[in-house]
Amino acid sequence: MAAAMRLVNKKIFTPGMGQHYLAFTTAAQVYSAGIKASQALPETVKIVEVGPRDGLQNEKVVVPTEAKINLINMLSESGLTVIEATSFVSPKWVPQMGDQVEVMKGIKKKPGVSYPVLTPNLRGFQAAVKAGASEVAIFGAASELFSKKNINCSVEESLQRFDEVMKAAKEAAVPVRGYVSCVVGCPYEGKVAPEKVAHVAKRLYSMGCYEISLGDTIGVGTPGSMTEMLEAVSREVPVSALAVHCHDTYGQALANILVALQMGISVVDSSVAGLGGCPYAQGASGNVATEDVVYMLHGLGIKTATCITTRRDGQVTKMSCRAQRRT
Ligand SMILES: CC(C)(COP(=O)([O-])OP(=O)([O-])OC[C@H]1O[C@@H](n2cnc3c(N)ncnc32)[C@H](O)[C@@H]1OP(=O)([O-])[O-])[C@@H](O)C(=O)NCCC(=O)NCCSC(=O)C[C@@](C)(O)CC(=O)[O-]
Repeated sequence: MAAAMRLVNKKIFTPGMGQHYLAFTTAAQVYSAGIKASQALPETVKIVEVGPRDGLQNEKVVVPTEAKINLINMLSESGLTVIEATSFVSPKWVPQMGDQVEVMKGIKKKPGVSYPVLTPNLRGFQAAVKAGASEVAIFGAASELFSKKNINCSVEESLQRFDEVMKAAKEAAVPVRGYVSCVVGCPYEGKVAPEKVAHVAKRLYSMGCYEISLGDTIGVGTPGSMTEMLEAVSREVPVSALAVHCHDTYGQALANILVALQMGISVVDSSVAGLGGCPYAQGASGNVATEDVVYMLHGLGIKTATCITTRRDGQVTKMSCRAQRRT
């Protein structure tokens, strides 16, 4: 049925239109299933724009550095407060991100805007700091095979590498965000158990990551599987430290985000124009489009741009938007 619907959508709508149609249909179904908009919605949501990194990393043609810099500068002017700029990964693995130093040095850093970068290991962290990064993200997975394909090590080995990054980051007072990929499904292993996601999320949080972004890397989640996964993770990590990162392969991203908001999550990753994909997750489509997320949030009366300073263990960790529950 779902496959047939997608075929019909492909024929009738442009891909973007088809996805939005499905997403809004699903969101409506969530409402009619009895989850009301007034239930525990955050008052403010922080958007983490991942377009310049996740959005571009899968592009087949290498995007000129100048175009990346212009994109980031324009995003800065749009009112976004967190823009993931690039990644300090091996250029052999992701050639598109090979100009990370030039990008970091070329962008106009707007006061109040944070420009985190991905760092897979200590080498990446050191290079990122040298290039002027003041916030980084480490990225693990809940699936063994994905971990191996993406960063060439097991989940456990990756956590050991991240531990080194965390120690260096603590010394340099650099806040670290943690990603968990494949939180509902893996391109190599299929369905992923919520307990595995909760385990990796808990480890990253215990290491000192101020926020854990839960990635539906290949966009196979539905409001049902997202709820199950988020329930498991929120037993181990405070909801206030969770973010969702939804790819939109089956047009479910907005509905999945809505479910996350209703569970109290107030940080959403998205990518301008729905750009994106992971070179090591075949079939993954783009992230949910930032403009669509903003449209939905504002439609729900949720603010998107007000940021405050947050602390962990007495240390300022970063500028971010913390949700206040409606009473
Ligand atoms: C992690 C490694 C480096 C391991 O790769 P490896 O081959 O196991 O590492 P190695 O230590 O054996 O090094 C191999 C070569 O890479 C170099 N190297 C080693 N480290 C670095 C570095 N930091 N920066 C630059 N170069 C580096 C190193 O010096 C060496 O160079 P050579 O001697 O062959 O010339 C590699 O697997 C890699 O770069 N993977 C990155 C993959 C990637 O970027 N994937 C996309 C991001 S994740 C994602 O999109 C998911 C997410 C976050 O969006 C959430 C979601 O949707 O789920």
